[in-house]
Amino acid sequence: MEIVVFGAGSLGSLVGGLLAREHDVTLVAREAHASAVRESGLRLEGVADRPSSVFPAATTDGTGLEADLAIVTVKSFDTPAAADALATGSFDAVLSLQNGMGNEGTLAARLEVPVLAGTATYGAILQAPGVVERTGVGEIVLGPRDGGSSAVADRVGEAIVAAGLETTVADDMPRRLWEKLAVNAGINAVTALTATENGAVLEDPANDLARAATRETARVARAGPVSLSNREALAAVEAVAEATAANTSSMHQDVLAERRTEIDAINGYVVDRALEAGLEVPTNRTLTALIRTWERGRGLR
Ligand SMILES: NC(=O)C1=CN([C@@H]2O[C@H](COP(=O)(O)OP(=O)(O)OC[C@H]3O[C@@H](n4cnc5c(N)ncnc54)[C@H](OP(=O)(O)O)[C@@H]3O)[C@@H](O)[C@H]2O)C=CC1
Ligand SMILES: CC(C)(CO)C(=O)C(=O)O
Repeated sequence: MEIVVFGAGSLGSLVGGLLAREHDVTLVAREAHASAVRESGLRLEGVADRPSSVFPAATTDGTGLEADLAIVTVKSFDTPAAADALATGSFDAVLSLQNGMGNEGTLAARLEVPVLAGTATYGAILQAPGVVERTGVGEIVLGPRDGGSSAVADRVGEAIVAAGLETTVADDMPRRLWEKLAVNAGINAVTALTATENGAVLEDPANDLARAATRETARVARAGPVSLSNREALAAVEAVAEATAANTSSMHQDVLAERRTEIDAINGYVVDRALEAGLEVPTNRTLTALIRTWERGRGLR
């Protein structure tokens, strides 16, 4: 397959590097990273069987590209611009592997090809231009964004499996996206605001806060068509916090690097949907307000 990875930072470079075992991969990346990849290839650290790959690395704004598949790995606030750029190209399918909610809808509103929803539980950090480190082995789950099955999802799943990545093609992506949202709503802002690693949410007082944000998220999910019990959402947060106890969450990393966060697509999304459903979500509202205040104070929004 010809695959474009749009937004090759940490996750996109890792996934692109792994997919290049089997497919023709083009990275759409910022100039410093793209030129390092063009000159010396992409070095994958923490991946013993695939230390480096050399790619075409587009440094344009990603317009006018053609491929079988485009994988979107920009931060959620960059999704509208990514969708506009992808709309000028030609693809058979587009797959989002981003965190947060609303990305697939934004892509589908601007693109005429099937948009697949996806989640990735890999850990990745772009250490330097041309060098990405895998910090956690995970899996990709993907499927039609409204649930059910499709030949396109099966084809994309097979292509990713062929490159050796653990992949599940799922027929319940709406529920899986809400479960991942509950995990991010419970862990990310709490760890970013308290400068702790993910394992901190397993113990009080952070545990109380994380559980409250998670329960609120599950309640909002249930106000829509998704069946996600409090118990299931809490179990998912606990399992991820245990498995990634030593990890710095992506929002904590953003705060450390003084970068804009994905709060709007995580806790902020829960607040917006709760408002529509007439529900109170005080913990998510507070976490959202605190992170947005931090961003505003640094001129990031
Ligand atoms: N890193 C991880 O381990 C995981 C990340 N995720 C999710 O994946 C998504 C990406 O995360 P992550 O990889 O960490 O983020 P990064 O910021 O490292 O990567 C995104 C990259 O896309 C670049 N970009 C944005 N717009 C364009 C454009 N128009 N043209 C070229 N490049 C562009 C950004 O550049 P710039 O910064 O200069 O704008 C950045 O380098 C997020 O939703 C995250 O939550 C999910 C699971 C694991
Ligand atoms: C699963 C988790 C919490 C892992 O750190 C994550 O997705 C993130 O940090 O954004």
